[in-house]
Amino acid sequence: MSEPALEVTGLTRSYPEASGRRTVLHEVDLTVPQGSSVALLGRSGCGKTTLLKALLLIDRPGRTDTGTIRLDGRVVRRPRLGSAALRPYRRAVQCVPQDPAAGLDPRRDVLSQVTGAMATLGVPGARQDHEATAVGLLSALDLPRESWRRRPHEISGGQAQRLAIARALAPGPRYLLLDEPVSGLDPRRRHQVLDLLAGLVDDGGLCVPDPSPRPGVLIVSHDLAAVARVCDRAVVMDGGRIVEDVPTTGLLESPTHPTARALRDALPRMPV
Ligand SMILES: Nc1ncnc2c1ncn2[C@@H]1O[C@H](COP(=O)(O)OP(=O)(O)OP(=O)(O)O)[C@@H](O)[C@H]1O
Repeated sequence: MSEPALEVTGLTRSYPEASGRRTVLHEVDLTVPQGSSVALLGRSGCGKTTLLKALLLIDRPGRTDTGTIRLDGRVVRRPRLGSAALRPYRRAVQCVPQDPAAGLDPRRDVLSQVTGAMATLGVPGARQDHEATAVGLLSALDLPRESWRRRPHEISGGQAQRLAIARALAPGPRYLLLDEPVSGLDPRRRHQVLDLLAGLVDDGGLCVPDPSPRPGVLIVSHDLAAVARVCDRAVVMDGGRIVEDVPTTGLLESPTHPTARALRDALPRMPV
């Protein structure tokens, strides 16, 4: 049996435009093995978020769109009716969106954003168990206790970002997809979140329940310096195609595609 992984093969996606449909993903193949950490890099508009949306089954493929998504070797089929059928997939594959505040429920406070996500997804355990998990994650992500009863509009953008990470980790996902997870953070928070993600990748830190298998992590970013700390593999996209898929060290030392070279060359140079 092949190792557990989240994978897409032959993924094509297009959007309608005045003269027909514009294809933004061309026959994309990508595998994220459980326990691995993959950076998805590329210029703005190259199709990274579109790929993420397809993996999350939140896009609406057109009739000509193609591709297969597999979760741990099994082909994922979109259920026709209701979101309940998607629950097992949602529990297994969680996401931290690019705009974390947009994914939060404006009526719920910080603590119940996390417990509510667990209840909605049918995570086993009583309310107190869910609360204990939420408290553990919020504390580990450095969200101060006085913020736990606030609603999303009463916390800062950085706090919303960390809350979104806690909420995504609470159901104990086997795969975690993060869209630009540190772009809105100040340098100190940025280091903190990158350290947390590195801990998640290295030793399963913050995994719920603990101990549990390390999740597969896919981080979408423009920023090679940030993801190089966390990810052992780097996938570079250009114009809706994957143009490089190498160990991160390979991308830092000898990028081959011009887009990959541009990412490497944009890194700040340390004076000798
Ligand atoms: N709903 C949509 N309708 C039409 N075109 C879209 C839609 N969503 C995205 N696109 C187009 O698809 C292309 C890929 O967009 P996508 O958001 O995947 O890029 P990205 O690599 O994530 O960019 P960024 O790094 O700026 O977030 C872009 O040209 C974008 O304009």
